[in-house]
Amino acid sequence: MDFEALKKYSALHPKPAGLALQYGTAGFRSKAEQLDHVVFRMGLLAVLRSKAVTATIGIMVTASHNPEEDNGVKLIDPLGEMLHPSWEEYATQLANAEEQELQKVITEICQKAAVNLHKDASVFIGRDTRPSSEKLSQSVIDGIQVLGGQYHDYGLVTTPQLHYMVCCQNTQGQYGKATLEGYYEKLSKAFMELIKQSHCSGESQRHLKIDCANGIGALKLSEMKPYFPQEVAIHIYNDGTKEKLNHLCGADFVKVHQKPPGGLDMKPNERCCSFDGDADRIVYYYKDTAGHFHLIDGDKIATLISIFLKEFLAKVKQDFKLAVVQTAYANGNSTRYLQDTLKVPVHCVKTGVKHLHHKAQEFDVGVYFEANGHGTVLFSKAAETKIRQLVKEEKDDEKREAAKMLENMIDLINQTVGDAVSDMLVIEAILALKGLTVQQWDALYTDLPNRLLKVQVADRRVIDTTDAERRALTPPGLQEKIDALVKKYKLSRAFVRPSGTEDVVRIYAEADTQENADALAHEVSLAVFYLADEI
Ligand SMILES: CC(=O)N[C@H]1[C@@H](OP(=O)(O)O)O[C@H](CO)[C@@H](O)[C@@H]1O
Ligand SMILES: [Mg+2]
Repeated sequence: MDFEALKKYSALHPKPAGLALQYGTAGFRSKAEQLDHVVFRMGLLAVLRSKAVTATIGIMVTASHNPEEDNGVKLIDPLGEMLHPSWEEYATQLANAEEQELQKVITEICQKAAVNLHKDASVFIGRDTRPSSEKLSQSVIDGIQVLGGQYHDYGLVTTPQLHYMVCCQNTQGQYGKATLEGYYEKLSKAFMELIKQSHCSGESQRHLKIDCANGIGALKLSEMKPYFPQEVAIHIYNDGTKEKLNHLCGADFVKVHQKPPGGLDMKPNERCCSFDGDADRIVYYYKDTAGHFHLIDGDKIATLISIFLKEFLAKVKQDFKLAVVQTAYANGNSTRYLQDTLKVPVHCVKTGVKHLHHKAQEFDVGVYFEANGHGTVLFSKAAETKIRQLVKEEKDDEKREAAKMLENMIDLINQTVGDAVSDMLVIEAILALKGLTVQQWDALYTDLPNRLLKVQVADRRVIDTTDAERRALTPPGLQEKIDALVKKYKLSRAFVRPSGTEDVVRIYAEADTQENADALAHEVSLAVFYLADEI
């Protein structure tokens, strides 16, 4: 390793003194001007990771749903998964190393992770539409080059597109072609195969209004449009030409505020959806004739997909194990509906896609969604192989047709990570195939009224949790207080946890009425405020 060159280049990307950041729920996130040294060093780390696993690694510059002034960076592992947790720690150490320690920290990582520096390294880079992203991705390239890695810069792509590219590359094309064209072709072909079999898509059923959060989703959807036949009537709003990224729009805004985004005029009963800033999340919604807003979040998306998969998995008669993975933020009524009505097992894990993804890998078919709309479906290798084999060899028509349906679903779903574009197509296909309107989908169950709040405390790390974040271990007395508050209301539940992406503590509450959910969330936030700051 050329430590002289490293020293020289690192000096061009200096770390602000005293700044310490952590590789959180979704990589590093901060104000863009604080991140130059971090992205340079993540370029270095991506090279080391690539050498360690002898595969292409991805690196995405984005801060997803955060304000436009923020930015962030996350690494993508060989099969398109999130970076392995053991390396998150290395990422934090490297990002926080003072200039003079850099060489030592890199050497330590190489020793601990048995990195063979003589191996080749290959890194795929992508970025979102933030004004700061282009310069930051140049700094990533500096980091990669100083350690002699090869790179391919995909430029503007959605986060899930980059995950897809990495997976394609490392499976030697088995997952698809590692180009944008390959992505569009794979998804549009599977989608068209699926909707061929739908009988009931009237003119009004085909229209979908999409709020793209003024982000990358708008660009990529426009690029994809020519791949669809004209009947697919997609209308793009908040395309980034007029307003700021994520400002009063996007999936996170709609979910948190439980109201429609700005910039999208919604007529009664029209099916609409919102992507987030890097297009890895999606939520649906509509306004009824009385003007009431109805949110269809990740839980209801998981439910719709599960209904569909359960039906077709039963038809192929293979005894595949289907399960749904949620987090504590899942609406209580979604969990009840899935378990009690649909009879699908549900598992609860910690917040963050990596935890959901990991759990979902345990099943033949694992559906995972965060309530905020980030999720996908994973098929085990064995299940996928069997389904493809049935399509080719099964003599029984009904079974073979069902297998074909599942095979197209497998190809339409981005199994590497939640993907707003792919999820949207999955949902549109299911609605068309089942002849469901957005209202019928919404009516599967009624969400319990809920409220998500955040409070700022001196140090959010004083809150430690257990039981998939549903109970607080510290500060002392907090859980007892929450238990007492929860008892005051019907059908109630509340929990708190430190955010992994913002300097806040998140509070979630649900109860029988909106007033009660609001009151409970407010009371719990006061308890957090007093008890956390007393330490
Ligand atoms: C309540 C909530 O929506 N939390 C989000 C948010 O994480 P926090 O750790 O809560 O800040 O951002 C994550 C990354 O996008 C996402 O995975 C997660 O679901
Ligand atoms: Mg996102």
